[in-house]
Amino acid sequence: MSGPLLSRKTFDAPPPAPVRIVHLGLGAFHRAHQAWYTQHADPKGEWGIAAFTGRRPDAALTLAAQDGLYTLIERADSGDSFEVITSIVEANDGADVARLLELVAAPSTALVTLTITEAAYHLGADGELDAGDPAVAADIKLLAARTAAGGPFVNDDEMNDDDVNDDGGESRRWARTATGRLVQALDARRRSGAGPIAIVSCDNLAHNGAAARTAVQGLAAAADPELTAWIDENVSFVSTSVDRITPRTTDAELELVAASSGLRDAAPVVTEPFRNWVLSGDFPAGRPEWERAGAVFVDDIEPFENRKLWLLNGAHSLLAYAGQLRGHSTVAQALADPDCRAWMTAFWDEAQDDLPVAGLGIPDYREALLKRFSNSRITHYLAQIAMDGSSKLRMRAFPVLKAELTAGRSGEAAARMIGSWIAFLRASRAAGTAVEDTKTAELEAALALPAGEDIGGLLELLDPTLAANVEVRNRVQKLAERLSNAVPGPAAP
Ligand SMILES: NC(=O)c1ccc[n+]([C@@H]2O[C@H](COP(=O)([O-])OP(=O)(O)OC[C@H]3O[C@@H](n4cnc5c(N)ncnc54)[C@H](O)[C@@H]3O)[C@@H](O)[C@H]2O)c1
Ligand SMILES: O=P(O)(O)OC[C@@H](O)[C@@H](O)[C@H](O)[C@H](O)CO
Repeated sequence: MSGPLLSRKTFDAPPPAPVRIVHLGLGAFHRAHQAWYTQHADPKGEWGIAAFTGRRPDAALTLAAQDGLYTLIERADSGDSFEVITSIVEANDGADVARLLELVAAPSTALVTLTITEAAYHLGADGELDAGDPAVAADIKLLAARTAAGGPFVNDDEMNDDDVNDDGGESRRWARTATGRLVQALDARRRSGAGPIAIVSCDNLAHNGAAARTAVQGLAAAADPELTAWIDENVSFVSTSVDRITPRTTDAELELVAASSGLRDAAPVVTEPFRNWVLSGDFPAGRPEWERAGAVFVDDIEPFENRKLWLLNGAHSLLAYAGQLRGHSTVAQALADPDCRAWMTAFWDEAQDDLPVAGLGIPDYREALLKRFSNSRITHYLAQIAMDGSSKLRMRAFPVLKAELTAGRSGEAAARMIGSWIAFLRASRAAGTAVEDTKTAELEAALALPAGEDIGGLLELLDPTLAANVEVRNRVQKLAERLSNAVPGPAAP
């Protein structure tokens, strides 16, 4: 690649908008979705985004060198179109918690958006904060110790101290989890008197607003009862259903952008033309007019969430496990396999019976999904979708299985999704391939149980009630065995 680096100067971009949105989880999806919506809803440049990475500084360093600018490649079946996105005005390393606190404590900041992945909420099978998770336990200890010391857990001197993170010892002052850092930031806002704020979860979780509230309040309770009361009164947890298929960027896209614009861009994002954003909740400090860009605000979000999480994400997870077991590596390849497609259709039929009939346009939605999944120019690796199955299947398979059982039906297609996950885990273990999941240790312990018992152990991790149901266990076992002969497909690059 040659040519000057993309920046506000080389692109001749408008001056950066003032920061009014703070974002946690500077991944590809945020850049394809919320940053796009904000750019298209804000003609006067009033809503700048300050985004923080989650676990590594890399994306922040790359984007900061480009003043936050990057190219969004919209990839249709018929070709690509390119747009430079300028709504991110600050790209920060997530470890720079001092900057996070400073921004969230500012009265000009109106909302915090999140794309930190499902697993980062650290919720257990009962939907409550998983206090036994080592990262959560460490943050609870840290927050409690600060309260016990009798003072604010962040004071002004510390705010100006460069020694931010993370010697792993008792001197640590910043939380490690994204939600723990958010709790510290909300405490800074409370102390600054900056007033109410909205937290907007954009992760693929059912009731994601309530999930964010549970995660934040669970940690805040360890910090200070006054803080939990302040959060109750001043923080609005907005629920959203977010949709835009955005796979990981590859090196080929870097070359493509350089060839099209003459500018070097080390952080392009590829996405599909389709996009959808449904939101429900209050914005006490204001928000961009995202509806200008097509976002929809509703009172009851649950049917929209379930339509998307079951039909799109559920189908994705089924294809991810069953497809890899049958040797496929992308969504489009798996969909072209008649068996995978039949299993997906059966799952859609089941899920559809458990969704409201009115107002959701399910037949059109399914039709559109088939087209989106078959877009073979979007290389969406099944291995990427397969990650963190222990969190994702709770939202994608179990609610449908439960609804089917309640209706007196077998839930065979949803059980097949769980069976394919288990067959995939077993095959990965047999092949010595690491499974990418935040609960790897627990999964490995369950998989090490004698054949047959492992099913109970794995189901227990996801949903203890269903794990106790012998009929469900037997069904899942049978379906897993049918898929067990294959080996996992190639990993995503
Ligand atoms: N990619 C999509 O098509 C898509 C569509 C809808 C919703 N989403 C939601 O967005 C999330 C992120 O997707 P992406 O494509 O941007 O992924 P990505 O891998 O590009 O980025 C993930 C971001 O989350 C951070 N992160 C990961 N684990 C974390 C943890 N345990 N704690 C804190 N931060 C953590 C990473 O550092 C990174 O900033 C998904 O998990 C999903 O919930 C994605
Ligand atoms: O992003 P994840 O890891 O929650 O799930 C993988 C895919 O199912 C997901 O990214 C979809 O492509 C997306 O939700 C479409 O809007």
